[in-house]
Amino acid sequence: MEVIGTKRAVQESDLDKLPYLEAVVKETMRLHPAVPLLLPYKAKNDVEICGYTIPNSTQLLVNAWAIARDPNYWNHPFSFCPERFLDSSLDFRGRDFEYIPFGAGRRICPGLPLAVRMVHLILASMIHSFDWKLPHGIHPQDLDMQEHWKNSHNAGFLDRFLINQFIFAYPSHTHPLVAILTKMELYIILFCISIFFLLLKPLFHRSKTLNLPPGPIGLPILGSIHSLGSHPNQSLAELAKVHGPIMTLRLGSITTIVLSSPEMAKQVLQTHAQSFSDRPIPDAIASMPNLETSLVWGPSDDNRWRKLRGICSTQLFSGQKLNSLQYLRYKKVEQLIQHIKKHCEISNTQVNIGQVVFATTLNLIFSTMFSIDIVDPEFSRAQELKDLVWKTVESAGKPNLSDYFPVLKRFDLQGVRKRARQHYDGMHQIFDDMIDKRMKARALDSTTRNGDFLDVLLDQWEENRSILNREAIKPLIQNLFIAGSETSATTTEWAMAELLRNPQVMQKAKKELLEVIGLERTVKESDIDELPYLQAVVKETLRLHPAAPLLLPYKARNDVEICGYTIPKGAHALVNIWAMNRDPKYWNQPLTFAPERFIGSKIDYKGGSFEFIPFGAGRRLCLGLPLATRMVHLMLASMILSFDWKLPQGINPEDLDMQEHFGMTLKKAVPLYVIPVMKTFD
Ligand code: HEM
Repeated sequence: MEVIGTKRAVQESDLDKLPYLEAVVKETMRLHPAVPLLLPYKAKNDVEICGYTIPNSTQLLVNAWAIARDPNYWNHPFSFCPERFLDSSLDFRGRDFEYIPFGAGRRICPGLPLAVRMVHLILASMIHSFDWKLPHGIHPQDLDMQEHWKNSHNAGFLDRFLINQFIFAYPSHTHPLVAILTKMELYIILFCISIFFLLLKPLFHRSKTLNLPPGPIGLPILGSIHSLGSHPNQSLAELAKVHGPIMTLRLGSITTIVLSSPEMAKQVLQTHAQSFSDRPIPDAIASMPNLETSLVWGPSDDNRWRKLRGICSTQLFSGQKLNSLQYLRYKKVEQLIQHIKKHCEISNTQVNIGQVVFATTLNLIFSTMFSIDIVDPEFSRAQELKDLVWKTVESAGKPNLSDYFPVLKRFDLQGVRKRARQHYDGMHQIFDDMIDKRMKARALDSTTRNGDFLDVLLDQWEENRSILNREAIKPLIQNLFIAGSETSATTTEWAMAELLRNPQVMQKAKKELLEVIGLERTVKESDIDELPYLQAVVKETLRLHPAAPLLLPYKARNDVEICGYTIPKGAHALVNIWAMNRDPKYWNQPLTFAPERFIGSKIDYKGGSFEFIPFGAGRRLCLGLPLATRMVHLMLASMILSFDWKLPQGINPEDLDMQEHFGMTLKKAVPLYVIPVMKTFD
């Protein structure tokens, strides 16, 4: 505070005037060297050291960690005492061998000057900008200072920094970046980012001159990435309380506008829909073959994209088409119920709802697509397809440096694009097989059709070869699998969790189902219209647990004026529907699960009421909405009607863990395990 004050941000030129901060960093690197054994060396020839012979090719490890805690060289070595570095000439530049956190000699870390600057700058900015406190109930002396050993290096200062900054969607114990990158690579990434940041400075300068919506200042280089935390939907909602319903965040080198009210959402999705109808393409998606024909990511001004979207809404997701294929979905839901019944036979066996429901949605989409039984022994690649869909969903949900710093894209530093490409190729191979088989069958008998989605697409291909061909059909099918499976499964799992947490709601839903359907027959999609309470349960689930809490990102096609602010061309826009759905301005007791609020209300999820848009709105409204709502209602109604459900022993409804996991969809962090009980008949 004495050196910088409160009026401006920390600058690199301040660092020389902050000797205590420098001592803090030095002391941190002494006790917690990022690379505790340095990087291994290998002897080039036999070497004599202290009378011993180290043979050629021996691996040598230098335990910098042990040296830095050795009482022969350090007073009170386990105390964190920055003062020891004040007025001391001891430095980490490789001259003082009792302190070599960056190594020494020929292989000393080449990024040392940059790393030191960055660590100082970031630490100073964080201390300067905020007061920090520990979570409730944790005292400073209780702070867990255990180290975590990974990939031959400890998770040290920089590592933890990177974990917290970039990998906001994963708990540290499953940290994907750590699993992929060595510490040295992390340094190199930071180095690259900084170089590119310098190259990009002129671009930032332009955004400064624009009249952007307000927002947090952010850290040098990283911007506000650190503010996102592990639950960006929640963190952005908190930030919106400070900065307002339209705010700017710099995420790496990307200017991001976050909209957090129905009025602002309308501006982007309706008023300026023309400017906001494209999406930025995440790097994990960029390796998808024939990306330009993708329904989800393709450019909306492309004639082919428009025609494809038209074909899908009128021919695939029309009421008539969906009705004609509903018998296939009944078969799949019946399989789900039979599967759960097997659990009932072994009393008190728990069912992982998310897992069985994910498998069922894939089955439902699969049979709607190919009218083939995914568990058909002939379709031996079912498990392979499930795995590929799952891996793609997972990898698309992982934060990727390249998305924050597009200049890094070409390097694919985390290997995300390469891995994603393998998944896409695997899926396309399966779809190729399906298309080949179907084309052979059609060649043998040109009149008979299965009437499924694949037939519709092949018919379109025959009729209009300029719009659709084999290469465009594959990404389309793949889009539908990826966009439809996890979203629908997650929604059904949340709905079950809410029903179990609110037994009175479960009772009401069950009562309605018994009255309308009874126990003599199974649920049909045509019953849904007669089940207003069940519909309200699904709506309330989508309100509190929207599968896509920030919708899918949009990208400004040109400079756009919104409420007197200028959103620059290329800026990304996120609509935080999670925040809107929990805003007391629009919802009474917003955190309470109360389906009753939708009974007799005109609010619907079809994109007309901007306070409730779990499927988006406007030009890019979810294409699969008609299928999604049929699937979710059908699975949920069938599960409620066929079984009584109870929580595992010792878990009370109100204790059910409802924490979220932010990834490609907003999942339950702790999977829902429940015990199905066969209904008893009086
Ligand atoms: C409960 C289930 C579902 C939810 C909550 C959901 C939600 C969404 C959301 C929020 C969007 C983005 C809208 C926007 O950015 O404005 C979207 C897009 C999309 N969804 Fe869904 N979805 C679900 C199920 C499905 C299903 C079953 C399919 C197809 C089988 C599907 C296909 C698509 C496609 C193709 C898009 C991209 C539309 C475009 O960019 O033009 N979705 N969905």
